[in-house]
Amino acid sequence: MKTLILFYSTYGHVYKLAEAMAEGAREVEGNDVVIKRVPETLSREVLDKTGATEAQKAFDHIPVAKPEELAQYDAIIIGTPTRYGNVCGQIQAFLDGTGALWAAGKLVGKVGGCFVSTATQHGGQETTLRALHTELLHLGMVVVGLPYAWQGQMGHHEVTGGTPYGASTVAGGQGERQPSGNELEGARYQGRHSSEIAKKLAS
Ligand SMILES: Cc1cc2nc3c(=O)[nH]c(=O)nc-3n(C[C@H](O)[C@H](O)[C@H](O)COP(=O)(O)O)c2cc1C
Repeated sequence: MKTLILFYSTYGHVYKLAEAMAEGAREVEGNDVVIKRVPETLSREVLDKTGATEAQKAFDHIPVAKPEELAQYDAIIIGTPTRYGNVCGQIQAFLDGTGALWAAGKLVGKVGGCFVSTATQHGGQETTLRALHTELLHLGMVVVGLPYAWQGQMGHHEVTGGTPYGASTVAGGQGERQPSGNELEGARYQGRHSSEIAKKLAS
């Protein structure tokens, strides 16, 4: 069985969650876990001006996915930074390329899920995740989130991401905050949990 962790990241926060998600997925015996990113759509000029060119060097070794390859996986977990409370354009452009897969029902019955980064605590984590769930459902996927069985989302003694809809991190207004231990643990839990369910569905 195979799990794909697919992400877009400008400054590395979503990438860090993606690596933790993959770590959790690898804990499932017999799971072949692949991390890929979606193509960048911003111009080099914009990337240079915003500091993204430098930041993206940390994960430019990760291969870029093509929409048609999604059919190979049993579980697909997608990471996006929030853009105005919604899915980023890079992930949306990639998903806009899945029409042929949709038409042929190629993703029907596969496990789907998502995770997110926002700058601010209430900047749209849940709206972004729920928006992405809608797309996964249109593709016929079985949506799996981050259940409260992962107790790390129950506490309020520290600023933390982690929602029942998917793992998350709060990056800070200038991207100065990195994913915390708790947030990474949530991502690992989701990666493992989603892959366990995919394994059961595949058997
Ligand atoms: C055009 C744009 C819109 C954004 N909209 C939001 C937003 O609605 N809420 C929020 O908290 N952060 C917002 N952000 C901040 C990003 O979500 C933040 O930079 C990202 O989560 C960092 O993840 P990354 O390091 O993986 O790129 C926005 C950033 C950009 C560039």
